[in-house]
Amino acid sequence: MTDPTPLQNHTPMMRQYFGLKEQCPDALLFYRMGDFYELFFDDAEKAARLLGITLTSRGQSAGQAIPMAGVPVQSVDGYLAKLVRLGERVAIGEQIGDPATAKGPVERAIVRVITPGTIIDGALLDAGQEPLLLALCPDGPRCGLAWLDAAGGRLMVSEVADTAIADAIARRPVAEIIAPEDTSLPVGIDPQKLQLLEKTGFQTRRTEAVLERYFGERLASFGCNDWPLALRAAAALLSYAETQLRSNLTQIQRIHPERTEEELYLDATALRALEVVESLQGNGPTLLTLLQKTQTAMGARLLRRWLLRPLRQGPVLAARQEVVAALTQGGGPITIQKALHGIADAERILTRVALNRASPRDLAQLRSTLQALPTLRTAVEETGHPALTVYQERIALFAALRTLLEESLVDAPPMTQRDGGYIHAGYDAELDRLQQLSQNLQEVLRDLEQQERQRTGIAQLKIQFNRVHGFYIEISRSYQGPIPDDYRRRQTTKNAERYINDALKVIEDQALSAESLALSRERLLFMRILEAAAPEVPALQDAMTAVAELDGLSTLAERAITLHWYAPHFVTESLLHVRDGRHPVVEAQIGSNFVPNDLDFDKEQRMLLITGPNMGGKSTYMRQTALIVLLAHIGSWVPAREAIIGPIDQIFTRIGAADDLAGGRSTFMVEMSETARILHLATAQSLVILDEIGRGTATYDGLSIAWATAEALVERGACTLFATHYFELTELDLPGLRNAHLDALTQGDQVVFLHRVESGPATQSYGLAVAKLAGVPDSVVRRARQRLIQLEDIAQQSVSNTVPAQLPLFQVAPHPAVHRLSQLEPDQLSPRQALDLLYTLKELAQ
Ligand SMILES: Nc1ncnc2c1ncn2[C@@H]1O[C@H](COP(=O)(O)OP(=O)(O)OP(=O)(O)O)[C@@H](O)[C@H]1O
Repeated sequence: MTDPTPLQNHTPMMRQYFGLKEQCPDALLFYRMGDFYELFFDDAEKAARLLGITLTSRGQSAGQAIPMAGVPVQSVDGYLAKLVRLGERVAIGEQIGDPATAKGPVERAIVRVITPGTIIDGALLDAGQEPLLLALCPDGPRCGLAWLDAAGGRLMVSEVADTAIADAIARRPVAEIIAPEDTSLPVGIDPQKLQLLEKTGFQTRRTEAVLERYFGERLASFGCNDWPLALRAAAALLSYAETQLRSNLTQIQRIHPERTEEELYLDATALRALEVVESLQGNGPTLLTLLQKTQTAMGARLLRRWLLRPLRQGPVLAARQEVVAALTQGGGPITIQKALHGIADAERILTRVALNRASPRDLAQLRSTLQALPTLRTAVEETGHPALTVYQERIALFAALRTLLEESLVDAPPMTQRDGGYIHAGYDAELDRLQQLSQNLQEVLRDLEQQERQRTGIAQLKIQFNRVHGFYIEISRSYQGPIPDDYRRRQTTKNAERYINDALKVIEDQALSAESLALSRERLLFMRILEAAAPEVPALQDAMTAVAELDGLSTLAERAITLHWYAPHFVTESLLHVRDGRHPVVEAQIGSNFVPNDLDFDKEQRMLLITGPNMGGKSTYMRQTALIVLLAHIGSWVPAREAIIGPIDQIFTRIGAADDLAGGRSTFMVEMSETARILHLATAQSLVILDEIGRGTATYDGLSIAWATAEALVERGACTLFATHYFELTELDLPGLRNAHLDALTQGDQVVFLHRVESGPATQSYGLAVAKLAGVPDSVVRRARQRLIQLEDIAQQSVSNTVPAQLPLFQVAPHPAVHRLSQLEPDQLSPRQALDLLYTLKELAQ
């Protein structure tokens, strides 16, 4: 705040406001006033700036005008969504008292605080995203981590070395982080996301009580008792989320431990470089967009989670593979995918049911989900495949709840409970009676109008009502006669006088109270439906997990069929064989022009040193290998006619150059830190992709670093794909290293890329041809060619003048004029072409 004036000088309402504001000093307080949420003082100024709403002022309190900005209650969701996206926290201060009976301001309370990591409202969440709340519990060299997907009802934990915290944070879409007060975040993590909390919330005594309350005896069965720090983080996370949501998190039923030894680990750098879920260009295609043919939002998010956390060989992966294989047979995925239509984002709806925050529309969507389940179960049954039997069992039908929802709710209920109209006629006799009363009103009014006309003899008399002025008897000014004694004036308009009498007042009271009684009756019935649904939530959550899996797996089967992918084979020997491998995303862009390539790593052969022209396809080839391996490890089929894959523990990449100016690291520094990380962490079971390392510094430095890195990795035995423009490296003679190159042809001045991986090193560099292709002006390319020849001469001389060179740095292609001569076919040339060529040769020789 904002306002140093002593509290007693303020109006009672402002005093109430300050009381609420004190409870949430770092959130924007939305203070409910009738049909608006108002913000005051600094909050008003900030909201006006962030939301583009008008900043006004409200009367005076303590002799000062109060800055104020407001948003209508009806459209609050859009504003909240925007603020939360900007990383703001918003406290909702609702009227909880009855304005009719309140002395002074109506009682208000903060009913919840919406923070970026604790959103559960459908309107504020993007269906495809999962904003997570992360808690860190560091202790010496270890750190416990817990992630909460509040809307999806999932809690995951892990425990890592303190050096791995940054990576653990960066691998997931974390919206908000909490940690004990003296924690400092690793470099590169946005400090705006961090909330530092009192240490006591992370201490064992406090955290044990929370875990006991949530899970009791079941805690031991989750398999994370050996991770005390992770459990402390989980408990701190639950307490924090409870405070924000002002509710127990009944949607959280268990803790999922995430062990790195079970997953094929891709660090944040690899996920980014391989464009798994995000494109380097912002909204370009990714592996996820290629796979995104799921039918439900739950399936879409699950597929994304699978991609972010692929699994090593093991029973879970084998089970997924078996289902995908089963679904690729017969009508397979199409029947399942059709049956998934009509299934809503029930996972999130169930969270709102558990927290008593579901809307009438939420329940209608739950109803259509339950209605779709029998068809889905039949579709699964009809596949007749034993691998799918388990899904028949997991998809329970919840017949009683379905009937309740069918009987109680109208077909298309409104978004909110505010104006009623969501309970089905015939479901509750009392509600029907009350609704009848207010609906019959027109008839009752017509009868009364008739009676009054007869009784008073005033033919122009009309009885009407509107929301503002209530019920009235209107007599036009054209009537000049006497007004009955029992008529009391209510309002004067231009053309008429409006009255009320006792008979009409009775009807008005009955109508208004019938309407409000009907509204409360509807609310009560709705609450009872929610109460009936709540105990089913855990079982419904399990069923929805099964539905999401079926969606994910049938999508993988559909993709396998449509994109002509094949089942990979896992083996226990240390090898990686790929026949006719393709890059799925590049292929989706260029179609059948894509040239498939093979790859062979085995016990003896562990490194492939790849040379070839720029644009030749080196990066594509290396990335496709990583993507094939990744796809295989989520249970998918792969874009390769054959893929035989031994155990792989991690995929590392060092691709391209990107500055990290915000983190204070230059391109070369980023490149070297990534290389250092690989050299520290890669094992004999890792797949390593190195694209041109050492290029960001002086030639000799870079070359030596690349050289030493290659040697170290060969020694380590990691399967390494190493692309380089340093031809000198092709002379490395190490056991396990093989040279390969991407093929290209020159036709005249033009270079044609064949995109085929061939054995042996490249024999030629095409840099100038590619520069020309890219539109570098001819004059500059010509000049570059002259310069190149001079440099090559100098290098050649220095080579012959010195000791036999270990690094024949510039001893490469023949002189361009000689090269050109060696290629020409004199018999094929017309006299005109021969003359042109002579001029070209002369130019090259200069
Ligand atoms: N196997 C292939 N079949 C067809 N087109 C391909 C193939 N591989 C690559 N390409 C095309 O060539 C373009 C360049 O490929 P890529 O980036 O892999 O080349 P590069 O050799 O790594 O180049 P640089 O050395 O400049 O980084 C791709 O964008 C793609 O359009």
